[in-house]
Amino acid sequence: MFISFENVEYKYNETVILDNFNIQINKGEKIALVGSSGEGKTTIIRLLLKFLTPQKGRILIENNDLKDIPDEEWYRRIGVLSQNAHIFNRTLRENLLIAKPSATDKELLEALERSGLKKFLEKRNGLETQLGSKGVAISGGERTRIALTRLLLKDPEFLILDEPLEGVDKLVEKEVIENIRNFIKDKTLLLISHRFSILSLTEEFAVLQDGKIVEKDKFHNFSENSLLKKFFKAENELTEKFRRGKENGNADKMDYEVQ
Ligand SMILES: Nc1ncnc2c1ncn2[C@@H]1O[C@H](COP(=O)(O)OP(=O)(O)OP(=O)(O)O)[C@@H](O)[C@H]1O
Repeated sequence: MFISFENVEYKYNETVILDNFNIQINKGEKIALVGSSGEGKTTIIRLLLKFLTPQKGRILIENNDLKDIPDEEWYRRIGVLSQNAHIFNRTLRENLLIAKPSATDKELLEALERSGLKKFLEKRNGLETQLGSKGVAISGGERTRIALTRLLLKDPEFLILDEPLEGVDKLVEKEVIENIRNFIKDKTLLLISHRFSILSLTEEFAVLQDGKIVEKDKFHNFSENSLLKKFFKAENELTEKFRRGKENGNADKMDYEVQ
């Protein structure tokens, strides 16, 4: 067992978010965590990052309590891709070297390409591109992909991908997914996403509801009445509604409805 949450409770003030929460992730396992907004997915990530500590229960990493693992060691082993990666007021090169100070330009460029940033490099000033508030404005999707480049360079054994395709456009989505697929082969992965395309990266799904994992299995074992399938159907219907809206020229209205 690589990671094990044992009867973890977490509450913000008096509001219980995780209640006797249990999940086990084996080494090399890739698992998607699915749940409605506000169910506590980000809270689980914050606990794994040691930003929060369980009020009850414990989190074990290979039988050691996470709270006893030195921060320096744990932050070397874990890598997180989220939408709010920090971009420093430095060049692109410097923004990447924090993930791997010894990386050569060739390695940086390769990792950037694998993250779908080839066009960005060509349009801008390559590795010399100045980022942050003093530099060029970057989009949300570019920020996510810079974070992905850092992750590829850092190469940690345990990965958390939190909506990794946020802002990544459809033109490069497939390529980015394939690169992530190659990258995660020998890693342990916790994935949080609403996009179906990326959920194909995992076999195992866990559904979070009311502070607990209520369903956990391989995708093909879920029944049509399962929460997971219902969740997928609801997402599908929204996507379909949105597509039809666009075809009928009601894109703006449908955009609004989808949100
Ligand atoms: N610092 C905080 N103080 C009080 N309540 C909080 C705090 N952070 C989160 N919450 C609440 O805890 C619940 C779980 O939040 P969390 O961010 O973990 O959900 P989530 O599943 O990640 O949601 P989403 O899918 O929308 O990102 C929510 O109801 C949220 O409002």
